[in-house]
Amino acid sequence: MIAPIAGFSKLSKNEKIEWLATTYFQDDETVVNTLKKYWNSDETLQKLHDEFIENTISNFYLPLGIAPNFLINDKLYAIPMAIEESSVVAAASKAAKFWLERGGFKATVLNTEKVGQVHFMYFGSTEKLHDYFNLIKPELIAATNHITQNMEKRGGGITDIILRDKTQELDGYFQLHCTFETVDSMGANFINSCLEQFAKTFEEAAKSYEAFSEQEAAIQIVMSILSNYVPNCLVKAEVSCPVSSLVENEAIDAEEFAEKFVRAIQIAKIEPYRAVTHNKGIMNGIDAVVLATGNDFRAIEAGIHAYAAKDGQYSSLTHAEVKDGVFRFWIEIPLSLGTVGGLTSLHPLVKLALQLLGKPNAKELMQLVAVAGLAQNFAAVRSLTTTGIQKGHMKMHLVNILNQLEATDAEKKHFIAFFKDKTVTHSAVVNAFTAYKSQHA
Ligand SMILES: CC(C)(COP(=O)([O-])OP(=O)([O-])OC[C@H]1O[C@@H](n2cnc3c(N)ncnc32)[C@H](O)[C@@H]1OP(=O)([O-])[O-])[C@@H](O)C(=O)NCCC(=O)NCCSC(=O)C[C@@](C)(O)CC(=O)[O-]
Ligand SMILES: NC(=O)C1=CN([C@@H]2O[C@H](COP(=O)(O)OP(=O)(O)OC[C@H]3O[C@@H](n4cnc5c(N)ncnc54)[C@H](O)[C@@H]3O)[C@@H](O)[C@H]2O)C=CC1
Repeated sequence: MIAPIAGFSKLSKNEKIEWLATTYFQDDETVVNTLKKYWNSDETLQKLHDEFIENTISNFYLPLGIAPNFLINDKLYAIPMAIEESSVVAAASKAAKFWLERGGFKATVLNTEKVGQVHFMYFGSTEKLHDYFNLIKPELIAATNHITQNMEKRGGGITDIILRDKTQELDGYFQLHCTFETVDSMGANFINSCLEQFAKTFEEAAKSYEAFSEQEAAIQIVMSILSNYVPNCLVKAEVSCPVSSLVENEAIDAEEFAEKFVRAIQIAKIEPYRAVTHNKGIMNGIDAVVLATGNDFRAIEAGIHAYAAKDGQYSSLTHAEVKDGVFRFWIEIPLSLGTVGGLTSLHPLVKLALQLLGKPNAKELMQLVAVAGLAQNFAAVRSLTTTGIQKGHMKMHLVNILNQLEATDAEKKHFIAFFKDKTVTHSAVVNAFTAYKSQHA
């Protein structure tokens, strides 16, 4: 049986790898070689990456792809996407090219409010708590001056604090529900610092508030943390065109296609099994840009999925309609993004990605990310409602299957040509490849 290890974090990188190789891999040399193969030959760069997280032993590559031809608010972008799944970048590129010829994407930031909460327990008169809160509120804000002064100079800071009574849901539970403007940063650390200061002031001052009984004065702070649910940090992106120009070839009837497309969105609105996959397709685009621009995709994922369920049932993030002969397709999502802070000025590829996008501010990045999600969804739903998804997806995935079969470059070329007019499935590729190999043995 494998024994636990004490002090793993204190070992050097080489010692960590050695322990791993001897403990879990019977000293297999290839394990050490594989891990080291992914180290960067530039030691300074490697050290930078090592220090992003803890117990680093190697780097985990994701491909960085480019989806060109995105016309957004009349400006042309090439969008960087970091993702492991085949066909996503191709689909985004195809959708970008399609809408480029139809006026492009329009995107608008609706609002930028961030949220944080101090969760606390209080047992006593609710009226007295409200009086205490109203009295202490200016002091709560004043006590964070040292944290907020620079943010205020940028036009941000604390926008409000309200007291929320949650005792109907949990006995004794109240919140300081706080809102912030964090300008070009995602703001997690700024918000958390403010919240911890609020909590300290709120708890301390209660001890000497004369109207409180001894029990009431003993406010218990449970925790202080930002919320990744930001329903008032919203961006909208949309496309539209006459139904008649919605198809590229005459084999498909434009009106029929538009109707079927809208129907597909309606299904995703009312059927959660479909909505989850529908939104997964949207996140293909969103996560890839969020990652490439050094943002926190876990925060974005959590916030967006909560928004998708805001009306009580998990539903589509995109909407579509045909009205007066015009097809309209749009998305509205919460996005708390930063173009400063976090990894944005540290990771060389993130810096490059932001440079490629023209050094956007946070609002501009919100627009680009929302468009990537909308474009991705357009491509997927168009495929689903016309050819089916497998045709395009498997066309892109063919190389992965051939790589699994250890095909040579010449063999890959042969099979890409061979499958040009055939349906790609895993078994079809395996069968064709095996037959080819036995013929050429
Ligand atoms: C895959 C395509 C684009 C093929 O589409 P196609 O019509 O075979 O492509 P094409 O060869 O005619 O090329 C047209 C354009 O597509 C792009 N394109 C085409 N090929 C490439 C490539 N190799 N590399 C880069 N870009 C490519 C590119 O923009 C190209 O223009 P060009 O560059 O030649 O001027 C199309 O079938 C498609 O959009 N399919 C949708 C694929 C998709 O959504 N994939 C996501 C993964 S599946 C999933 O996770 C989500 C899902 C589907 O379940 C969500 C849901 O259910 O809603
Ligand atoms: N629940 C969550 O989502 C949590 C996320 N995080 C992590 O926190 C990081 C993001 O936090 P941040 O506070 O954004 O980053 P950060 O801690 O790097 O701070 C960014 C700072 O940049 C400064 N700044 C300079 N120019 C600015 C401008 N134009 N606008 C705004 N600020 C400007 C401000 O002082 C701001 O506080 C991410 O790495 C995220 O993964 C951390 C804790 C919890």
